Amino acid sequence: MLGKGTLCFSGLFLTISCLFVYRLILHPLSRFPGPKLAAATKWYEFYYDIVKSPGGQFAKEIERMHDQYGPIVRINPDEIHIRDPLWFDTLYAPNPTQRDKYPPAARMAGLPLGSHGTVEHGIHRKRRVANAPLFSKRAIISDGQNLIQQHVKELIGIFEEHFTEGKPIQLDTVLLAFTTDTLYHYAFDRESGLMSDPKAARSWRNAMVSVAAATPFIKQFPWILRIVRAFPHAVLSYLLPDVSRLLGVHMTMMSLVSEYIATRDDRPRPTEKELQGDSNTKIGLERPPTLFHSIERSALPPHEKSAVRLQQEGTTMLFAGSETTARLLAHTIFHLLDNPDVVQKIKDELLEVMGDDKQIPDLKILEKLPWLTASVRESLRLRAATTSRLPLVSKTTLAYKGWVIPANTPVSMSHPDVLHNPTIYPEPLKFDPERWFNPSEQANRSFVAFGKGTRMCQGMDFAYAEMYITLATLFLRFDLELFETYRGRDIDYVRDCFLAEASPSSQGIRVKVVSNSGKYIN
Ligand code: HEM
Repeated sequence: MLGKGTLCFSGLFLTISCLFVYRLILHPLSRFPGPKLAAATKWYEFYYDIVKSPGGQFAKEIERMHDQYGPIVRINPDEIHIRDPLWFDTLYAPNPTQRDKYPPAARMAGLPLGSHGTVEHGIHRKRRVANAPLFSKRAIISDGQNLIQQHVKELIGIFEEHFTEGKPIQLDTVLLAFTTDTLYHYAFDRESGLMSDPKAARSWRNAMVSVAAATPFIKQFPWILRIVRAFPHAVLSYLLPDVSRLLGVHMTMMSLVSEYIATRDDRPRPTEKELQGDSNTKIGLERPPTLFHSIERSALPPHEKSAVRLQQEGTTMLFAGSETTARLLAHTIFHLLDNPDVVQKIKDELLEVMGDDKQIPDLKILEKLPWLTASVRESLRLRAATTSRLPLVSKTTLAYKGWVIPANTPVSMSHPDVLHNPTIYPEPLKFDPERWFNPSEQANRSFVAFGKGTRMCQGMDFAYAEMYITLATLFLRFDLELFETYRGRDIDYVRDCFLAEASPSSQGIRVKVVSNSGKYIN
């Protein structure tokens, strides 16, 4: 007689064997190239992202798969990945092409009600439209740049303080405090006060490091966030400090929403004409004071304006818009200091447009400066900030070369495959701003640092404004040098935690102020 244990084990063995046979032989993706083990089980991905040191290694394993199997690969039982820059515009096509986000990818940040976490194409469009008035170029030119300058002045104060004390500046922390303060002010009309509180700034930085560390894990088990939310905060911070810090950010945003709801002005809703931004009506032109007002004034139905929806959109914005730009700024400063001739060219072109004026020029002028523009663009290309593949789902079949990808299959591509393609960008890992002086049409089309299509970055113009104004001011005002910062250890991408992460042994990006001109912005 067989024991119960043996029966259970045999049953399990049979079920798993049937599943493997289905996935490898009968599944609609069974003919696509790729490793059999990856096609059979998602534990393959788990191994590379969680077990293999230093974590977040599946993105690199996908590269290896392409080297072996070609441009189209089945990377797990359900998903196809394509490495071909010429196909990027097909997958990440603009509206009206309909693309849903693959639900496991959408759930990754635990914010399914925020625009970035929205699965369905139609709902995503409406949520984006509701946020748009805050992030329009016009709003950034009229309000954003003054506000950014205001916070850059504070940043100058921090640089001066470090100069006086002869201490290196930890750019990762200081610039994150700067981008968070600025975004808080712009999107929520509140002070987060991180730049004036170094301890709080370090703690926020640690929260971001924790979020990055937790990301590969949450990517594998997105349901974990729902379960841990039920834990008391004290228990959670003891058991899972990284996840607890992440949920702490969600809670802080909920307090902002509660404050907003308690004090909001319950004026009648604007008319349809006003909502559509008619040029003769005020509401369409006015920048809403906060993201919450922007959503409230939109044509979204009432359930889309609930407290939890506002909280999730607000948290999405905070995550999407603070660490990304801070990191980009820090990386650009690194590459510029590593190439002092480019710094000199940026200073020369700035001084030329300024003449006798002692103020940093308007954003519209900065955006026309060739060396500053090329350096920002080159840094964005080289950094390829989003290293995770970005899976979308098409409701109709997709064709790639001779392959027909069945409808509803998650298909992904990865930004570094495009931004570091050696045919489009020769010597792709070299910081070479000059490549943007006379770029090929393909080089321009393949500049996907902010994504493309319907899911493209919504804060791109805000990020550009922060980068232009900050870099111009810092390099005119100060002479800087790198402090114990090395490309291999502190800059290059080693782990994929949605964003590119450097080696765990990195000490961060640090600089010292060598001299302070005391000029330009007082
Ligand atoms: C240099 C800085 C930045 C880079 C490189 C960057 C890059 C990106 C990329 C690649 C995506 C697409 C991600 C995906 O498809 O999953 C994205 C989405 C997004 N970004 Fe950014 N971003 C930056 C700064 C910002 C800023 C400053 C904000 C807000 C103020 C912002 C807000 C967003 C939002 C809301 C989304 C989601 C868009 C959607 O799904 O509709 N980003 N960003």
